Amino acid sequence: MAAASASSTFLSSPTLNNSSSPSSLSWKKLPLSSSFSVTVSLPRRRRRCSPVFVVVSMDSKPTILVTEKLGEAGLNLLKDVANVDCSYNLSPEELCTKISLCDALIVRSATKVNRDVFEASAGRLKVVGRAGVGIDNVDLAAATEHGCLVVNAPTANTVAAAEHGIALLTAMARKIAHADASVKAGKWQRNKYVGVSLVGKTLAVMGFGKVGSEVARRAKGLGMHVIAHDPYAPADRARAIGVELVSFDEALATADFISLHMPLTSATSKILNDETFAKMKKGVRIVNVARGGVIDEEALVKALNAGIVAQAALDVFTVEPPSNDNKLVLHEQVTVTPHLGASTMEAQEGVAIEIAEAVVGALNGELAATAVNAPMVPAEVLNEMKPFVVLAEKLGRLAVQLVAGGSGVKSVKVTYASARAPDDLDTRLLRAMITKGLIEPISSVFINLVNADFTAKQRGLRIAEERIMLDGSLESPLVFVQVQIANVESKFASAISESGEIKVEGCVKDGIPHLTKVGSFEVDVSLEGSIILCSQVDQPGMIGMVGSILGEENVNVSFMSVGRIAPRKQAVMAIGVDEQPCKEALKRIGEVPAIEEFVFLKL
Ligand SMILES: NC(=O)C1=CN([C@@H]2O[C@H](COP(=O)(O)OP(=O)(O)OC[C@H]3O[C@@H](n4cnc5c(N)ncnc54)[C@H](O)[C@@H]3O)[C@@H](O)[C@H]2O)C=CC1
Ligand SMILES: O=C(O)C(=O)COP(=O)(O)O
Repeated sequence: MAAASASSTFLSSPTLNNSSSPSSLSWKKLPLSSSFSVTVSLPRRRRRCSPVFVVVSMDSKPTILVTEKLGEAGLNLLKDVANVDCSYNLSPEELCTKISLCDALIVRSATKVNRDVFEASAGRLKVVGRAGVGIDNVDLAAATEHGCLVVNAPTANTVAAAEHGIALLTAMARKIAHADASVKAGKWQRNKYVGVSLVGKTLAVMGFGKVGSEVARRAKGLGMHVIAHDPYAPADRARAIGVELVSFDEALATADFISLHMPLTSATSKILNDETFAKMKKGVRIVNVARGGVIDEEALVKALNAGIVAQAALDVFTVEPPSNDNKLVLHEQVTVTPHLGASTMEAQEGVAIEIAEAVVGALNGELAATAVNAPMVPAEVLNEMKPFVVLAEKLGRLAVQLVAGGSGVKSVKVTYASARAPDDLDTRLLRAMITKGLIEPISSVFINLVNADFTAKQRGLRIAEERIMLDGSLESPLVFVQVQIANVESKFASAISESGEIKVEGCVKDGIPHLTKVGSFEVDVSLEGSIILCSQVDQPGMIGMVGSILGEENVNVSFMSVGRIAPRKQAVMAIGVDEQPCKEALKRIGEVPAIEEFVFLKL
């Protein structure tokens, strides 16, 4: 901040007529150009903190809809904090009807959470929990647009899926399912069910992520030569378990067995098709425990019939459940299971707990570590940033309320001042909260970290960010945050800075956000409750006069501060109030002859 250059002047002692007496009275000269401030702090009544995902009011229990079977331990966690509605096998219409009464939805792979669901929720649905890995059944774009956080449970079923992959691999190679059915049908066909050996064969793992690498590890234990294709996997991780990463074409051309473990995305959809089957070794065997959609099922039928693919083992299908006449299900060389990869007792308990904790955390306003459509902010960063998150939202709220009706807010500049290196500051959280503060008071849109950037862009709101480095303590992530709105008029002219923008600035003191600047005036008022800003010619008795009016109207004052250009010149008085003053009180303040303009700002 700029260095002080003003002479020492103290304001006259304020006379207050208020229901609470001051707990501390501090006279302060602020080191800013030619501006002074006096601060009267009153006892803090309450601390309000705005979580990143404000979901449900504390007075009511949230309602969580669970549409597919979830492990008991997870359900119990949910029941501790919410009304839990377990409704399985809902039709799409039934889901849309129910969802408008729900704050969170927990699904597995069978429930299609499409745009209709988010639209039907009319903004109430705040979290979708996917009790598993694949989120291809959730419309992430629609979720983001509706400010709905999507979380998944990415780790608890990894081993189950890998074990199922190995089970299918071995069962397919030794024709276990068919042989079993044959014996049960009273036959004893030992020559018909001769299998193939795995040892020494090449297995191509397509998608070397959590499941793929566990499959690779196990296949090596079976004596297989394992290669993998994954454009994004680090080679050293593969090397560490003795797996060579190869190109897609090389994997196809050299594999005796191919096991699929990539997510279903637009890039992987039908990645095995006529063209790619043609590149495979004749007699290749395919396992799919990933998603049905990564295989062109028609093409696989053709490849099986042509003998390019000798056998396939499929846990997943493009449409689930597959139709009764699905050619793959009925094919003699195909072994099938009904999407059982994650279905072990252990995995389901683990997944249920993982997703319940993520959903409950998100409902409590915490950022989830398994957020799929929001940046993940490490817990320690979040902890440190919490008061600044509140500050950011409140500065946004204040700034937008200072804009005169009719001026469209399009251009906002945010300045973050910190003693730390600019790279140390991840501003996504703060930017989202400033956006929330700027947009929520003037619209019915609910904004959080998920949809902040999307909503700002949609409304043509441009937020430019600047980081400035100051000398100071490295202990706090920020010294101050400043929000400026350009090209608008203000309903409180004193909020316009010398350069013509509405300007508000704040910092955090003892964990509490404070407003420290309005336009060119230095003030100091804690951002709790609401604020009245008055502009007047500096003179004795002003604080007392306004304080008296508020006291008479039973409005509790929490903070008062005056910033002025110079003694007896233009001044801005900021008054923190716990209650909203009635119209009469505001009218009386406006009638104080020395007050030139005033504005009531709701935080
Ligand atoms: N059948 C079942 O019940 C289960 C199925 N799954 C499915 O298994 C798949 C893998 O799950 P995880 O290993 O947990 O996920 P992951 O995210 O840990 O691994 C996926 C890997 O695929 C890679 N990948 C992405 N695009 C690729 C491409 N074009 N070619 C090759 N690799 C590509 C990624 O780089 C990543 O390493 C997912 O589709 C998931 O939905 C997972 C659990 C149970
Ligand atoms: O986790 C995954 O991706 C799965 O496919 C598991 O699906 P499920 O939860 O068993 O319907």
